[in-house]
Amino acid sequence: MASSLLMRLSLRTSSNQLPNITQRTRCISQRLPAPSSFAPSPATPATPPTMSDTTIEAAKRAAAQQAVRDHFDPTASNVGIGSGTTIVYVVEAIKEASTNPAIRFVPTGYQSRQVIIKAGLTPIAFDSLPEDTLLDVAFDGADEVDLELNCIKGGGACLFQEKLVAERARKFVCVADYRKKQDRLLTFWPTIPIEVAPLSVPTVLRSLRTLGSTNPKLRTTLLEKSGPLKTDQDFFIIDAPFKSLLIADDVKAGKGKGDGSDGTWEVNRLSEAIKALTGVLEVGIFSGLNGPDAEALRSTDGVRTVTSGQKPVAVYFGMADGQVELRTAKQ
Ligand SMILES: O=C[C@H](O)[C@H](O)[C@H](O)COP(=O)(O)O
Repeated sequence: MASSLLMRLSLRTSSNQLPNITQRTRCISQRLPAPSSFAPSPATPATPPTMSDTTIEAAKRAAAQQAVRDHFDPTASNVGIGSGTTIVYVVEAIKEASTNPAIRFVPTGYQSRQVIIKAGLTPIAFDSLPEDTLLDVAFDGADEVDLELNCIKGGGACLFQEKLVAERARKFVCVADYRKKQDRLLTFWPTIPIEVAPLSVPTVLRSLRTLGSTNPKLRTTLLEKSGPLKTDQDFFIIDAPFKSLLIADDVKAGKGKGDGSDGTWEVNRLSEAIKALTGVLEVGIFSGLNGPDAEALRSTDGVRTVTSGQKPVAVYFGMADGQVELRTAKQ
């Protein structure tokens, strides 16, 4: 439904504004160390990034500032705030742009709530929102984004609450650095994160192998004695590698069936297949409708739901050269 429109926005971030990168937080950093990020999948050889952490942090900040300039309305009522390291720059930019204490910020987990509080903004729990209320906008990071704006999320073990919040927003805006900008999912980011009930781990692992995942693994902590990593829901995360995923246009062009039967998976089909496994709470693929698509369905077809789309309307990529590139959904 959506494709990409690429714009280059000239924006430079001064390196003397960079944060102390040793203080970066990930979704789970308060409790557990992050998984190894950006290890290329053996099945999908890729060139690892050679840029420094400083360049990456500058890219995240530049993208966050542009995204907030374009999509944060200081008169908004409710704004969703995602998890990870990039969202810290989004909150920083919102704080600079907003003096309105009436705005309520909906976090997507423990780390997200801490970021909101530390910025002096007002958090409100997702389940305290009045049931017919949509968020004006939700901002979040991503681990990888394809040409149709499908995303992989959950690299920091946050995905369930992130999906709840994205689906509750009129529009979901994604912010990421250049490493996440790919044509297809699972090009550089190696696995699909999946949140599962602890009891179901062996069954889900077996089912994922049946679906074609080469070596799905339960995510552990660096401290072996601490056991598997636990999410904000006290569930576990399985990281499942698959071959690079097809987009809908690939299936239309005959590049594969996309239903797994010929070894190819299209993003939405794989997401549905994984979500259907008993024991899976949520899958870290954000695909399908975006907010405006869902709103159009509501108004034209009378679909009665406050659930919106889970795909972003726009993704801001901070590039290594200091510019920001934008991919937007096709109108
Ligand atoms: O689990 C974590 C979330 O999905 C993050 O939004 C995602 O991993 C991107 O995180 P970061 O901004 O740290 O790269």
